Amino acid sequence: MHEPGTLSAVKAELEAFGAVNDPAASDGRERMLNITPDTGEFLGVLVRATGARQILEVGTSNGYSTLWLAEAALDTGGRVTTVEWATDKWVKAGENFAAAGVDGVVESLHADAEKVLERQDEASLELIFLDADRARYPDWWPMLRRVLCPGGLLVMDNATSHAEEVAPFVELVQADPAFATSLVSVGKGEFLATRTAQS
Ligand SMILES: C[S@@+](CC[C@H](N)C(=O)[O-])C[C@H]1O[C@@H](n2cnc3c(N)ncnc32)[C@H](O)[C@@H]1O
Repeated sequence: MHEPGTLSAVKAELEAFGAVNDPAASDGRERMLNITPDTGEFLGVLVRATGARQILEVGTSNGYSTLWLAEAALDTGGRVTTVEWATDKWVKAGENFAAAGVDGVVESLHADAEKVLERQDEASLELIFLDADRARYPDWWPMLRRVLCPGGLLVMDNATSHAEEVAPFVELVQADPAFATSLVSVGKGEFLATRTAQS
């Protein structure tokens, strides 16, 4: 059962953990690399404003961003599927979803995101949050565009923090006539793309 105070407390706990853990981690894989809290608020507004119910997150880490998406999905009557391939992070995320009381609206997959995208039905997703292996985004674009429904929204994190790295992907999406895009200066930079046509 979801209690708003509990969810907020788990979010605050993960923010505090990330602030201490990430700068001290010697191995990059030990970092949680969570979105910023204002990005979480922004995602929450996007989910609620679009009424998104079928939501996919690529890159769970310990589930911090998922909590923001799940909180909003509770308001839209939606569900969040989130994908993480690192076992330790996937386990931790599952514990955090249970502690926050959102495990009923979150499907947490332990998998390579590419496999999940491959088997996802065409035009079945209303919102996708992309926060994983940036080098693979261009290869994933045909699958991402296939699974987004008309009017669906793609949100990519790190658009300004790693602008050079994501440039090939951003250029691909911007060149696609079926999508309208925008770069938003919140957190590490959010690149938004919405499907305007069925092409
Ligand atoms: C930036 S972190 C995600 C942070 C999370 N969205 C948050 O804000 O709390 C990226 C995560 O994506 C995972 N990842 C990277 N490539 C992946 C792939 N191909 N499939 C599944 N997970 C992947 C990494 O293990 C890492 O935990």
